[in-house]
Amino acid sequence: MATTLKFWKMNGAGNDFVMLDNRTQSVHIDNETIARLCDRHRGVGADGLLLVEPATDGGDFKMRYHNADGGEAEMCGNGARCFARYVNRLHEDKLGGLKFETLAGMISADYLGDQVRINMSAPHSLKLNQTLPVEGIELSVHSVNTGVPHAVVFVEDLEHTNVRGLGAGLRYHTAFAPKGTNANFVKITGPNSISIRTYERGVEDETLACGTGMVACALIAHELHGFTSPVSVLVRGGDTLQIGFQKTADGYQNVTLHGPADFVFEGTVEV
Ligand SMILES: N[C@@H](CCC[C@H](N)C(=O)O)C(=O)O
Repeated sequence: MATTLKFWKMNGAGNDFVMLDNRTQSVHIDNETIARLCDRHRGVGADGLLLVEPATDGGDFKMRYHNADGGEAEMCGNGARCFARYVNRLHEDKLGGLKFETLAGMISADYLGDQVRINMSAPHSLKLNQTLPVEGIELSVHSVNTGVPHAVVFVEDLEHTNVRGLGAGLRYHTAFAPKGTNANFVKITGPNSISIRTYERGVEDETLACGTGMVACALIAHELHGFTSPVSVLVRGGDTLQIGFQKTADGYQNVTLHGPADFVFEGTVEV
């Protein structure tokens, strides 16, 4: 028998999501159904789907994230900002802030008007200057896990970079097996500003923005080019977001991502 689900469609800088309230744990959907809901022709259409669930480990809530292909991922930066605004709407916009559990650790969020700033879990697995052959080109590739894995490549001509081809090449490169990676292409545009394009794992295409990717690029721009916090990041969808961080002897702390989180429409769908 079909179940009717109420959802909100949201986007964070053009990275778009189906939002479901599963606080009562009554929503049971498998990965195939999630992929169908995210399908742009046969479903609602989205880069991913987020579920609000009850906390089990000290947070106010738990965020679960699935990519458009249905697979679950540990974290989504743009999704986390949308999650924070969506949860606030479920509480009649009375929350001053919140902390929520993800598979990548605890995230906290502050509301700044219509925008949301999240404080992310500590990045790890930073690797600089790996030379990898991709599509017949020797690329200088950097990588870091900012909740999910990211490869970062600096380019001169971002507009004409083959994001799909090189992105897919990196995503499935043996260097990142078995889980694969997201892939970001970055152009330096000023002393603390970059423009980026991202190929997302689980969407298997370029998206208009990727929050954890922006953070990865900003941190690697700090490592290699001396960028200081905050770093401004212009994304494919045209928005500019701010990345904050502090680097101490113990590594990166207070890594923040500040940007839009917008409601688009609400609806119901049968699954
Ligand atoms: N769009 C996201 C990242 C979502 C997860 C990613 N596609 C993966 O599988 O690692 C973001 O805004 O961070």
